[in-house]
Amino acid sequence: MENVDLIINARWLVPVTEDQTVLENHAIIIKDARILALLPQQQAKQLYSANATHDLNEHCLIPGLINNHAHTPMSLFRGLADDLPLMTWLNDHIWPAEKAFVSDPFVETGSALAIAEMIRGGTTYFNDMYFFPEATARVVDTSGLRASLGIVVIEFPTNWASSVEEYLHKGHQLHDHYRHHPRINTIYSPHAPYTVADKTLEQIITNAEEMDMPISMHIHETADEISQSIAEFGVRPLERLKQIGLLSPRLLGVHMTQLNDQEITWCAEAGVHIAHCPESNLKLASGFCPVAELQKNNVNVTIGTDGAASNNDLDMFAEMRQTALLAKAVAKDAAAVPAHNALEMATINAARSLGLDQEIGSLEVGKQADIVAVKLSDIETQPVFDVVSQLVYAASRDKVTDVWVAGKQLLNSRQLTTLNESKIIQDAQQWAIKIGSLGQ
Ligand SMILES: CSC[C@H]1O[C@@H](n2cnc3c(O)ncnc32)[C@H](O)[C@@H]1O
Ligand SMILES: [Zn+2]
Repeated sequence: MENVDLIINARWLVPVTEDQTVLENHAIIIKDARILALLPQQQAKQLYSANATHDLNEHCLIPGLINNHAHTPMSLFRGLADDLPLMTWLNDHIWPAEKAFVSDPFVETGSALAIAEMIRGGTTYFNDMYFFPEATARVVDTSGLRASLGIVVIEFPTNWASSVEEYLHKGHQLHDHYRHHPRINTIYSPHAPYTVADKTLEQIITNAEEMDMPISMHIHETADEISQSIAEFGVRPLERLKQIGLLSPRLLGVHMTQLNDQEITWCAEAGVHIAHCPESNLKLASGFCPVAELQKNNVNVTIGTDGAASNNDLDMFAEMRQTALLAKAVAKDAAAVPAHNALEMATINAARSLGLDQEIGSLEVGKQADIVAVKLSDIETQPVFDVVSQLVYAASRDKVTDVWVAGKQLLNSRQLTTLNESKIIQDAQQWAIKIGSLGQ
């Protein structure tokens, strides 16, 4: 009998593989942070002994969810400026608030608040774009979560950096510092076509190719962005980015609500990935990403929350449901984005977009043990005819009971194991007093 670190017995297990299998009464065996085996519980009992065993016989196990676009420290601005369109929200509220408050301690507290929220909602990886990423990195390190942290660039001075050179220099310092970290990656994150110049984008493309890194950018978020680009450059943003050479499998285009047929073809031909942010797009009335049309053209579409100031939560269960529902309305097709597809978008598709699909994004032998347990025996999720349908259309994040990353338990019966919940709430409330007092 082989001794392993952990055995989790579960009523259902959805590995998120191409065959769309759902396993019943199986065990997942974990050793040295990875999945060693998936097999029927009876067989597992005969073959393995474990240092710890969990019996989750009312639960479904899924791969950890990947939030593929976030600004985690903005959790401290949750509810600060609601019901506004993007550019009013940014110019008149968010950028002034960032100028007044964003600092290393702000980012540390905001990241902790966001990471605690994400763990409690079954997210095990997030792709972040924000200032002072070294403060976010410290929280990622102590929390046990995984993340891609942005090497952010925006063509105006902020509290974080005052020139393109300084943004890149600080981002590269972050990259060097964490290059061997098992759970922290970096990603070039130029803000948007309307805030980053051609020359800077060309430099980022060269760097990303040399360092074999992905690039994430807000693109075609609103109709105003398109008309502004036509007025300034004579072309729509995506055509400008195509001319610069940005369209490639390295690129993760965030939002992409304004896409014509020609642009969908360009994305497909270049292998561009997309981070769809349904709730942020709805709240800012930005537009609708043509998810079903993109998928028909074999474009890889993933899901993100955006920041908590434009959402106003970091709830990947809600985003999966919105993705499935909105896609049907936009495509006028009830068969668009069925439940398993929404779950793929929040897991394996996102892993693929970041070049991490050999490591995370599904529950398969050899992959990292990033696992989420969802309780399906409560009133709200009964009866269970189709477990994946239940996860996407009926369950919510508060049904997440346990979360493991690299085999380490970060949530145990809804209790955080690596973060101090009451301190995070206290710190966030202290920041709210400061932020609120400026607004009065
Ligand atoms: C360069 S750090 C990130 C920068 O982006 C701002 N931001 C947050 N949400 C959005 C969005 O939906 N579109 C564009 N920009 C956004 C954030 O406030 C930071 O300044
Ligand atoms: Zn964003």
